[in-house]
Order: sequence, then structure tokens, then C-alpha cells
Amino acid sequence: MAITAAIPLSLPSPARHSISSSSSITASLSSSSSPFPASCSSPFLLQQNTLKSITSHLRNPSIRVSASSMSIESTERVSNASFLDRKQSGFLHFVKYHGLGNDFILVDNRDSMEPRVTPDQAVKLCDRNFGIGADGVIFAMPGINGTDYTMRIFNSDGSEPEMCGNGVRCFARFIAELDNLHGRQSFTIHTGAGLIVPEIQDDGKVRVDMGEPILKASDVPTKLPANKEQSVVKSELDVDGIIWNVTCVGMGNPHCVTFGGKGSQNLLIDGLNLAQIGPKFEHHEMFPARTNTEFVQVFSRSHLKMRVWERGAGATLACGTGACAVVVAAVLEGRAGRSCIVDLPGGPLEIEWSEEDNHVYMTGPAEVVFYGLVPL
Ligand SMILES: N[C@@H](CCC[C@H](N)C(=O)O)C(=O)O
Repeated sequence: MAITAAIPLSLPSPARHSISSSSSITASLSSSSSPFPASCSSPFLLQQNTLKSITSHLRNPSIRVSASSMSIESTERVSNASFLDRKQSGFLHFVKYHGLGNDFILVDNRDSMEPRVTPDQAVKLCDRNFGIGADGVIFAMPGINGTDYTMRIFNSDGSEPEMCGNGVRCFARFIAELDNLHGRQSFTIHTGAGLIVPEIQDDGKVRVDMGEPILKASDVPTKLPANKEQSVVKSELDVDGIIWNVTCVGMGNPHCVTFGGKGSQNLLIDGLNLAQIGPKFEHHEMFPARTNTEFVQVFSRSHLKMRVWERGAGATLACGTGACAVVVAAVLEGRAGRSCIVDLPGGPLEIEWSEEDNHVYMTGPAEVVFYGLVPL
């Protein structure tokens, strides 16, 4: 088995970056039994371990370092073609991205509506010990219904969600690398949650029109009793005998947002044992499609902090759709205004629920982690 990882040493800016002209380095590794060298348990460790030894050679653009188990060449010497254009059968070319630590394997699937990776393979690729390690696998596919692209995603458990906010920002940066956007910084994406429009800003962050939140209980979906507006706001949910107050919001995918239990003032989220309580929300009978759950602490009317237990992925460092759902829930419960900074374990997101068009707008970063090649 073999794996190749190309390591970006200075993070590229989106539309201007081309892989072959960057200062990235391609490392090819071979091992009879493992995709990684003995000293590395994952491609990310490879990046950490090899960075020190290769940075000293960076000033020479035609560097070539060889060792019995490893060869490192500048991309200029390897190929003039894009890394992702070098298709080899039996191997998957991918780029790993993250949005505030919510990490994804991005696959160029623009030639087919059939995902290149099955759900079972996605589970293996996402494994943090035996695979690449990620919260999900995202496919860039041809657009349908007049859109420029289609985005599909598998969670790390192989299930397929309708949408992913951090994933869309990564998707936008991936497309900017793959396609000549002719100076355009914005395009349209068809997702399971409908039309999504990201825009790459000059500072490299991505602002995404996430569309309108879904509040109708049966559409979220939740079986919790709805109020007269047909939504579930600050309703009681019994989780193993503990009563939580929850607001249910759909951002294409389902979210259950809680600011605390019955009678409690302000939830202190740092002390929560997510691994213990998260699955009880996710698989609660009130959520027929399972649910993502956000636990929220309020600092002010424009500053919130959340931790998330994701459906199909567990505790993650960030959740874009979750942050959007949190601001919608905070507004509905009268806890915050429509424009908030939401702190997540991986960093902050700017969220605005526009009064004008009822759409939610999310702004945040998306970064390359590394380029890779893995046998399927
Ligand atoms: N992390 C994502 C959400 C990914 C999908 C989620 N696990 C689900 O099953 O709905 C985000 O940033 O929105």
C-alpha cells in the first residue's frame, strides 16, 4: 500500500492558488503492510514529522530528498499538472480541508453523479487511527437544476446528511482550486438542503447564504409537540429523567438547541460530558431522523458559545449548520439579537439571521490541511 501527501507549507489563498505553482511538497511513502511509514500513524503526523526536515531545503525550488522509505520532490519536478489531475486507478486523490477543526476529505467527483467512495469506504477513510481521519467525506459533483455544482457528504459513520455548513466553506475553497472561476468568487451549489451560495471573500474567509431556517416541527423533523406556529421553542425534553428546554431548528439537517435544563439559569458547557449525553439526544425517540445537538452558553446578546454533538460524527470541533441553528434558537427564545459571534471549540463563526430575507448567513474560515493519495 502507498500513500502520498503533498504538504502546503504556506496556506494558499483560494482563487489565486494553483497547486503546481505553490511551495507545496509531495512526499511518496511505501510500506508493504501499512499506508503510512512506521513512525507515522496518519498523514497528518507525516506532515508534522517531516515538516522540520524539509523546511530547511525550501529555498531551493528543485529540491529532491531521497531515503529508503521516502522521496520528497518539489511539485515543479513532479508534474506540471494539478495533483488532482493525476488519476491512478485503485487510488483516490483527495484534499483534506478543515473549517475550524471540523475536517473533511474532499473528492473531485465532477465527472459523475455517482460518489467515488461508498459509505463503508467513507467510514474507513474517516477513521483517525486506521485511515486518513476526518469528520466526513465530501464530493464535488456536477450541478443539477441549473446550479454550478452539487455537494454530497457522508458522515464519519457512513450516513448521508442533507447539508454541512463548514463543509460548504471547504467545498468553496476546493472548487476555487479545481476550476477556473474566471475571477468569480461566488457560485451556486445544489445540496440536500436546496440551493446554497458561498462567496469567497478577499480575506480568504467564506460567507455562505445558508437559506431560510426550517421551524415547522414535522419538517425539522421532531415529534415534540409544536406550538400554535407549528414550531418547537423552549419545549421540555426528557432525556433519561433530566428535563432540558430545547428549540428545534432545521438548516436542511435537524438541530436540537438547548440553553439548559428546566429552571437552570445559564448552562456552563465546559463541564458537560458530551460523549455520555450526546448520543441520548441523537437517538431520542422525539427525533425520527436522529438529531445534531447544540449546548449553548450565553455571554451577551451578540456573543454565544456552543459545543456540539453531531449526528453521525459525535463531538466535533465545529458545526456550521449548528451555529446557524443556535442563533435562530437564541433569537426565538429572546436570548440574543440576529447578529452573533458563536464560539466553538475550534474557533469563532459570524452568524447573521437576516430580517430582510429570512436567510441565515455564516462567515468563517476554511483551510487546506494536505493533499493525499490513498488506495481504495
Ligand atoms: N459539521 C457539519 C454538519 C455535518 C452533518 C451532520 N453531522 C448531520 O448529520 O446533520 C456542519 O458544519 O454543518
